[in-house]
Formats: sequence, structure tokens, C-alpha cells
Amino acid sequence: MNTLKILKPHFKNYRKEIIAALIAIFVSAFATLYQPRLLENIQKAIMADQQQSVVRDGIWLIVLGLIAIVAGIFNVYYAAKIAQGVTSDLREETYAKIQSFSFGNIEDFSAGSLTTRLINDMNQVMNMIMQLFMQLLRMPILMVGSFIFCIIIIPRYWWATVLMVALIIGVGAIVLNRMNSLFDKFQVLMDRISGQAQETLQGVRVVKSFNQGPQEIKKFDQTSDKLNDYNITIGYWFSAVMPAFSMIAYLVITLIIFLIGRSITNHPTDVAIVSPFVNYILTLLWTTMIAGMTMMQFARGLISLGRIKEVLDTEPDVKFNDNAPVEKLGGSVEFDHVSFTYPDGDQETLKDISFKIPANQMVGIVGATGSGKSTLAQLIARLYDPTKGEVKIGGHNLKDVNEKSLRQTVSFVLQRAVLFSGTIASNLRQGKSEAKHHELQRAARMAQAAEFIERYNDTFDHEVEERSANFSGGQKQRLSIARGLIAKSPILILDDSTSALDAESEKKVQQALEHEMPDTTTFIIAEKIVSVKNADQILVLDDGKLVAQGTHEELIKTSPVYQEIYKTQTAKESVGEE
Ligand SMILES: Nc1ncnc2c1ncn2[C@@H]1O[C@H](COP(=O)(O)OP(=O)(O)OP(=O)(O)O)[C@@H](O)[C@H]1O
Repeated sequence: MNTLKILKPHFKNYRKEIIAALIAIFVSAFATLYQPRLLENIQKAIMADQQQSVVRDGIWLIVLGLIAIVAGIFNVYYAAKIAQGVTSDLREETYAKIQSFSFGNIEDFSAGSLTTRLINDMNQVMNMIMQLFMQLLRMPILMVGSFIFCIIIIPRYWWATVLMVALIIGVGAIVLNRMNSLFDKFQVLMDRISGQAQETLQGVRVVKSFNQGPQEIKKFDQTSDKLNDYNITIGYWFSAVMPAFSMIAYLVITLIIFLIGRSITNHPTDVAIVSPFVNYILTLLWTTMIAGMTMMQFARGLISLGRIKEVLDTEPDVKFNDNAPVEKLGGSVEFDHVSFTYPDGDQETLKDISFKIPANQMVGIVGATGSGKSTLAQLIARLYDPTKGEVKIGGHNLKDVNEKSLRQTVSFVLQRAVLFSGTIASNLRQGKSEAKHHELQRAARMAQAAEFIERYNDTFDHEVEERSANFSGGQKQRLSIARGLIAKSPILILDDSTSALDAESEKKVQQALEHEMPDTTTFIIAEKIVSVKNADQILVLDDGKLVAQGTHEELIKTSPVYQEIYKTQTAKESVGEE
């Protein structure tokens, strides 16, 4: 029930709709309940030959029927409005929360799981709210009402009604219990099958190029078959339980008719109560069944709501200081005894790193694969916080700054170029929303992207398809570099961002950075030393430690790690040349 609390603030926005839905529930329930009573009156009036009463109650019967229909329509309308509105607000709240998450938070949940929660779980919650305002509140009224009327109509046989309710609840509880465990397993398999489909479709190129299609189909089929088995078992239970409930109800009805038949000479008007009694008993039967099914759906909705609550209850593990002024922080970068362990890691990825970089320098970061280069860069952009030590930009500890200040100061071009569906312009403007056309042109020219953009008839308005499937790896990298350059931030990080560029283009990008952005501190993470040879200084990482710092000329003389990397790379190149 604690879980339901997260809906409370959202329900407050739909007070009027909730009141309207509740009124509709009461009206439709009352109208439904009172119709058999009118039927009883009509039958009694017919038996007593009271023509006027027959007409009057007949008209009332029709009016009540119409009221029930109209109230039912209103009920569905308002229930849908509340369910859709509340879910949409909750989805927006959850999405905003996810946006505040650090990389670490997102990795903890996994991006796939967060997507499932935002879409599948939200749908379950929507159904749950819809059921709450359509069935869950209406069914108890109808159940209690028809139970009471059953007893009022034939008080001397009250025990028959009680017997039926007891039997139905008993059988229902056994089935509900069994169904719940089946639904749990069903849900787990559903998650698995959607995960499998998502993974395979996202990696469709790998699947096809390694001819993994048949294996993937087999894996998918296995899960799908299991899902089918559960579906069939659930179907069996359903197909057995409905007739069982009906059988119980009809046994009770037969019993009552038998008992009434036996005493009809003493109570001749009892003929008129048979049909309303049957009506109430059947209402009691179907409302109990619907209540049971609704409760099952509600339970599934609660599980989904719990999964959403987990997201909302998670505190972002990187918190910014909203009270600090929004300003550009300056271009100097300092690491003061920084160590870092990934949230799910068991050993330090960065170990006691200290360095100071003055503003406007070009800095290379080199080291073997896995030595911690990207991790170090991510700490400058505060995608993670150091486990020990401090990272400072322009003399400010990053823990004390406003998020806007940091984003205005640091532009990060990631190792894997990611573009969003839209246009080339909309992607570049993610770096600076108000960028003018000439600024787009300038950034594209510096990133060596202008040439291929100009070839499109619609240039910067050219469409970027979903997952940027209509661009080559090199084109994506150039566009993502242009996006990083557009804001002219004081600090620019290029994390192996030129790896898909040919040597000539890479050189041109670097020259453009040097000449056109002299007021920028640029970090270039590179696999190849040749990419950073001209940097003002180079940081050399080895197994998470900063083992050397200096210019290429200095390092080639003093750093064994650097010499080793350089030797291997030049040896490879000369073998390649031969
Ligand atoms: N998100 C993560 N969670 C846990 N461990 C990680 C994560 N990202 C990287 N690591 C680990 O941290 C270490 C350093 O990774 P990092 O990406 O910083 O290296 P790198 O020097 O940039 O490598 P490369 O040159 O291959 O890009 C690696 O051992 C890697 O397995």
C-alpha cells in the first residue's frame, strides 16, 4: 500500500474527474441493483391485475436501464481520463528523475530495464488505475447490494445465499493463489522475451554478419514456447473456473426453486420472487468473478508501480550545487589525489592521480587499452564523482558548482558517436540550442564534416534517421565532433573521437582546433601517439596510474611506458609500410 502513495500527488490534479467517476459508479451500481426489484414489483402487479402499476414500474425499469447505460459511459470516460492523465504525469516525473541520474545510476538499473519501466510498467499502472475507477470500487457495491437483496427477497433461505458466497470465495481463493504464481512466472518470461528481441534487433548487424540468425531464432522460440505453455495452463484454469462458479450458482438457484415450489401453496406470491432472486444471484456470481480478475490485474499493476517507485526513490549519486552561481568556470583543470572505483567494480580504476593543466593548453592522454583514459575524462565532465580526492576546474571543486556552469564549461565528445533522430542541424544544436546557421557551418568545417553535408540538397536540414542508420561511422564521428565544437566551451574533451577519421582529416581537425580555438583547453584521448605528438603536454596512464607527464620530446627520453607504446606503434607502422 506504501507503493500507492506515489500516485497520491498525481491524483490531486484530477479531483473533479475522480468525483465524477465515483458519482457515475454509485449511480450505475444503484440502477443495476434496483432493476430486479422493479421486475419483482411488475410481476406482483401482473398477478394482482394492477395495470397502472405495471405501466408505471415498466417505465421506471426502462428509465433505470437508460440511467445505468449513461452512468456506465460516464464512468468509463472519467476512469480513462484519470488513468491516462495520472500515468502520463507519473511517466514525466519518472523520466525527469532518470535525466537527473548519473552514469552510475543508469548502469545500476540498466538502460533496457529503465525503458521497460517507462513503457510496459507504465501501461500496467494505467490499466490498474482504470480498473480501480471502473471495477474495483463498483464491484463491492454490486456484490454487497445483490447479497443484501437476495436475503431481503427470501429471508427464510438466507443460508443458501451465504453458502453460495462461501463456496465461490473458497474456490476463487484457491484459483487466485495458483493464477498469481502463474502470472509471476509469465511476467518474468515476458521480460526475458522482450529483452531478447530488443538485444537482437539492436545488434542486428552483428547477428546477420556472424550468421547468428538461426541461434537467435532458436533462443527466441524456446522462450516463446514456454510462454505459450504458461498461457495454455492459465487458459485451462480459466476454462475450468468459470463453469465451476456457474455450477455452484445454478445449484443454489435450483435448490431455492425447489424449496419455493414445495411451499408455493402457502406463499403463492413467491412466484414473483424467483426471477429477481435468480437475477441477484447471477449478479453476485459475475461481480465476484470480475472482482477476482480485477484484483489479479491490480496486483500486477502494483508490482509495476513498485518498479517505478524504485526509480523515483533512487537518489542521483552525483548531486550538483544548485545554489552556486551559473558561470563559466575557466579552462584550468586540476586532479588532486584522485582515485576512482566504478560502482560495480571491485578495484580502483584510477589510482591517486594528481596533475594541474593551465587554461588553453592542448593535452594528450595516452595509455594501453583499459588503462583508465576514458574514466579520467569522464571525471572532468563529472559523469562520475571521484571516490577519493578532488577534481577542480578553474579552481572550483566540481562538487561545489552548479550543473549549468559545468555543462557550459566542458564539452565532451564521446568515444562512441551517438546521434539522435531529427536533422543534422538539430543534432549540432544540442551543443548550443541558439546556434546560428554560420555557427553550424563553422563547426562542421572544423570537424571536416562540411564537405559531405554540402553534398546533400537539404544540407543541415538533412534527416538523421533512428539510430543514425543513414550515416557512416566516420560521418557520425565528424558530426559528433562538430556538436562538441559549436558551444566554444573553455574545455573540450575528445575521447578517441577521431578514430574513424583518416590521418589527413584527423590532422585537419587538430589544426583547426589549434588555430581557431586558441582559448580552449583541449584533452585528446588517443590510441596512437602520433595523434597527440604536437600537444603542449601528454599524460601517460598505466593501469590507472599517472606514470608520466610532459611533451613528446621529454617523454620519449624519460618515460619507459611511453617509449614502449611509441616503439610498438612505430614498429607496426613500418611493418605496414613494408
Ligand atoms: N562503466 C563501467 N563499469 C565498470 N567498469 C568499467 C566501466 N567502464 C570502464 N570500466 C573498467 O575500467 C577500466 C578502464 O576503462 P577505460 O574505458 O577508462 O579505459 P581506456 O583507457 O579508455 O580504454 P580504451 O583505450 O580501450 O578506451 C577497464 O578495466 C574497464 O573494464
